[in-house]
Amino acid sequence: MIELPDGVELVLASASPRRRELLAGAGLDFAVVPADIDETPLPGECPADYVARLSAQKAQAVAQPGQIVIAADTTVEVDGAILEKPVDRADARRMLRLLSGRAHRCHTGVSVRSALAGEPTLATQVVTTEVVFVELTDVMIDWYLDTGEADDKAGAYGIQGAAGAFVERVEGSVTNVIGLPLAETLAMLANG
Ligand SMILES: Cc1cn([C@H]2C[C@H](O)[C@@H](COP(=O)(O)OP(=O)(O)OP(=O)(O)O)O2)c(=O)[nH]c1=O
Repeated sequence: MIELPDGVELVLASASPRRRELLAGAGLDFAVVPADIDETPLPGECPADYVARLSAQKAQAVAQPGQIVIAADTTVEVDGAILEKPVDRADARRMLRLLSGRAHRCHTGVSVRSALAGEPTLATQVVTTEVVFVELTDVMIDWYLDTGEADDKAGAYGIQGAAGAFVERVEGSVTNVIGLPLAETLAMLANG
């Protein structure tokens, strides 16, 4: 789908299997080099600034000359609060109760760092998708938590799996919710 210059190595700076699958699904060949950075929000940092900062830091953390590096960070926002990955089952239950019967926003920051000739460039974009959940009963939440799908996902759900049943409506990019806004990422690569 996208032609990169000969000899350029494309790197995905991520441990997320979802990001890997999304990018591979677009027909790209790339290496995977997870970035290990501190993901603590800064005091008062808004969710969009937070995901932009983290995606840029992830890209910078693994970058080498001759590479184009893609990195992303996804967070769920409800009432201005950031929902990251749940720390345990009780935390996941708290998050799903917060999301029940209402709209929330998923923000993904995506960064493309290019170090081919001259000074490296870094482009970052934040994509936001609105997701509306049906009312979740305690039985639904417990059933979902038993699937184990909440554990490693921002907001304690994965729209691509069993939690798809919780979704009444999505406005915006679905791949953005899963962790990498594919159309926007490909456009950044094509323009970079
Ligand atoms: C909301 C939502 C999140 N997620 C996932 C995507 C991300 O993997 C995760 C958010 O955590 P991130 O911190 O963005 O990413 P990560 O730690 O999994 O991977 P890395 O930092 O190495 O790139 O939540 C889904 O898979 N589906 C969803 O519907």
